[in-house]
Amino acid sequence: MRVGFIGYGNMADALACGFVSANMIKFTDLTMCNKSNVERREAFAKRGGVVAPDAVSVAKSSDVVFLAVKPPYIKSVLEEVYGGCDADELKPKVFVSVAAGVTLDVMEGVWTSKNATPPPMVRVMPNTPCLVGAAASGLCVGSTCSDDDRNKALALMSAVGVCKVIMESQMSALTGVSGSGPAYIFILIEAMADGGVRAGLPRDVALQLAAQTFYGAAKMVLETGEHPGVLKDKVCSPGGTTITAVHELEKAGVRQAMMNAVVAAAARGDELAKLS
Ligand SMILES: NC(=O)C1=CN([C@@H]2O[C@H](COP(=O)(O)OP(=O)(O)OC[C@H]3O[C@@H](n4cnc5c(N)ncnc54)[C@H](OP(=O)(O)O)[C@@H]3O)[C@@H](O)[C@H]2O)C=CC1
Ligand SMILES: O=C(O)[C@@H]1CCC=N1
Repeated sequence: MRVGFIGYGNMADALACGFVSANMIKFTDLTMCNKSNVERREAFAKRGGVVAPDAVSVAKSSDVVFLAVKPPYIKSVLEEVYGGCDADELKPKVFVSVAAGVTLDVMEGVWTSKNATPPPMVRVMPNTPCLVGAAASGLCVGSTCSDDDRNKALALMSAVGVCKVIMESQMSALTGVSGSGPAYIFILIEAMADGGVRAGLPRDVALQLAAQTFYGAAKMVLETGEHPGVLKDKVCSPGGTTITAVHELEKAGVRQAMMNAVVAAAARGDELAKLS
């Protein structure tokens, strides 16, 4: 299977390196194009990947074609593909957009507005931990996508983490939780490490312990199946250190802040959908 990337920035690189680390493909099976970043192209070619001149070349030479440009450019790169490839050539391929907010209807509209049948399309919302095999992704499929087509995308995304098949109407909510989510957690890890430094730990020790604490707590939620509230209660000794810290977090409105963050990201996803 050859995998292509139209647009090769942070997300595409995390996906490509994740697929290779998971042994789903070899780097030599990858093709990419970007707009102008020569350093990215050189690094990609150095690892054995094929650097293509444009979106049409990526589409022609790949079985699964990731669309990994910013949301406002999805439609224009698909217009390029429509203009440069005939329908029969595209039918056996699967186009996988990772763009926030751009609906399947908008992507398929590039073909349907010209009375043409769109190629199989999938919308995925991945997150950057796919780089280390720990993605939390969701996908939904377009009107011409067969089970085989969907399974190709699902196999790739499942190789680099967890991938849920969801309804397209849930895609913005998923973006608010897991697509954008790593950024919230990186901030919290950094803040927890800062607290450790303030309390007297060396920076490297504080950072490693903060990250490991997030990792361990997440692993416990996933592996014990216990409600996070129950697990939290088991850490809080009466009159102890933890409940004293939890009181500070509650005073600062940390739950409300996290819920608001997720809802704001989801709302922005819906706004982007209207703009595309
Ligand atoms: N970053 C993340 O954590 C996540 C991102 N996404 C989605 O992934 C997509 C990409 O985001 P991200 O990787 O962060 O963005 P980047 O800005 O890092 O990457 C965008 C890429 O698109 C390229 N590009 C722009 N215009 C064209 C064009 N006309 N033809 C070919 N390539 C083009 C850029 O080229 P050049 O570098 O040369 O300018 C760059 O390689 C977005 O749609 C975003 O919504 C989804 C989930 C998570
Ligand atoms: O910030 C963004 O818009 C993209 C989509 C999800 C994560 N990054």
